[in-house]
Amino acid sequence: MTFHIGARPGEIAETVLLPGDPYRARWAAQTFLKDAVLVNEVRGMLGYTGTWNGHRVTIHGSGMGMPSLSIYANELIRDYGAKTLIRIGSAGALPEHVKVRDVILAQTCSTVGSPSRTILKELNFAPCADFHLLSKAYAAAMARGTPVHVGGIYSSDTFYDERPDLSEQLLRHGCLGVEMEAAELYMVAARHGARALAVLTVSDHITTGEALPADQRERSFGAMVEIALEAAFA
Ligand SMILES: O=P(O)(O)O[C@H]1O[C@H](CO)[C@@H](O)[C@H]1O
Ligand SMILES: O=c1cc[nH]c(=O)[nH]1
Repeated sequence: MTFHIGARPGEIAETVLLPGDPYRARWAAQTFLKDAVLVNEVRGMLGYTGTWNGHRVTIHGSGMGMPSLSIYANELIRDYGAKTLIRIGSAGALPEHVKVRDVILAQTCSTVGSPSRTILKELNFAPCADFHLLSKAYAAAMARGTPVHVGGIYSSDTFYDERPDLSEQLLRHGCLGVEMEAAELYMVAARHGARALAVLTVSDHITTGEALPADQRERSFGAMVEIALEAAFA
């Protein structure tokens, strides 16, 4: 047990999928894993371990925002030995060619700040995805025929952003979408020698204003879960 995870030693798999929403963790575990068992519910942050195609997998909520994800990623890697961590999250799209329900594979993540900035100080470290996971996820998405985009995203500290100028600059620089956790996941994983990737489904469009309702954000993002699982074990 750790401060925030009640699982016993051995109950967390080496491969962990991390949705922000603990109910998405429950839905994904019940939908995609065999023999899924609840291994954590401290603070309502649900985590399940089961198998997918014979491989042990944990699906565990990360909460919203980089400080929350940082807690879970640190404990999963350092205390439970997680080696492959794949965020399965929702994101807002920026360019018009990226559509609602498309999948974004985050090759790099820009930030204004993150918990890891306190360690990196003046260094503008460039958080990037594990290349093997990224290339396998891309191949899995192409094989399924899922519309997929690979490139830079922005990991924000604010959902209710009041900086339209920032969105303009991100768009100008080819940024595909906005979410709130991937950069810190990449930095924590890099620090501890683990592999990380963020597979994101576009839940809303920052430029056009289109948006999916909450129940669909919780339960309808199956393609990204399967892409993440296929990438993890390819
Ligand atoms: O759907 P999840 O994985 O939580 O991801 C996105 O949704 C939340 C904001 O609504 C933030 O956590 C953001 O990163
Ligand atoms: O962080 C997020 C997630 C989904 N949509 C957004 O606009 N921002």
